[in-house]
Amino acid sequence: MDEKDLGADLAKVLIPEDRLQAKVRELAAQIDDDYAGRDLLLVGVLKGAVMIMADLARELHTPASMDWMAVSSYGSGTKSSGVVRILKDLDTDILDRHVLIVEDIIDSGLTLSWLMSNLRSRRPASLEICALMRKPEAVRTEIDCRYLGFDIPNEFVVGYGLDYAERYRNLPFVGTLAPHVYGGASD
Ligand SMILES: O=P(O)(O)OC[C@H]1O[C@H](OP(=O)(O)OP(=O)(O)O)[C@H](O)[C@@H]1O
Ligand code: HPA
Repeated sequence: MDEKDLGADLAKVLIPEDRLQAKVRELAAQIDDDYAGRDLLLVGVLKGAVMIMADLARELHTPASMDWMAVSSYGSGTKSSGVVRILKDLDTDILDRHVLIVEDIIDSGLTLSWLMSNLRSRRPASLEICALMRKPEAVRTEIDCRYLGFDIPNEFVVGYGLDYAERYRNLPFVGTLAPHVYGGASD
């Protein structure tokens, strides 16, 4: 699916496909430098992180295992419900493992803040975050994101894994929606 197929749904392309892919290569190179010789476990947060996880994992030279967690803090709209629930837990015991959480976006920071304390309590050897995007709200939270792709404006974004009501995840770029699609609310 590309920009022209979206018709009136899309307000603009925020991060085009070539910039996304270049950034993923950059992040993978940093991760390779830092994790050389270590046993790396990538933990993708479903479903939004599917694209970044798949592309990042393929760019890495460091051997890495992959596991997935699904948590829910959003309903079907654009606003965090404030309650985080585990929908799918890890299959892996992360005790003494080097764990890198892979996320698509840090918005309020609620999901990652909760996830960090949940995973930290399982006593991994190390625990870091790689996130493709971060919104300004999250800058005020305590989240220490070691590998960050882009700081973006406080707008609701879709594409490259991110959805609105389960749509638009398979766009190869990140864009913003036209206000009529989601009623114009920005949070
Ligand atoms: O920083 P926060 O405000 O907590 O928001 C970020 C989280 O929200 C989205 O997930 P969502 O709960 O929409 O699930 P999804 O990945 O399945 O779309 C996104 O993928 C992050 O996991
Ligand atoms: O801007 C966003 N877009 C899609 N999903 C999200 N989850 C948190 N923020 C966003």
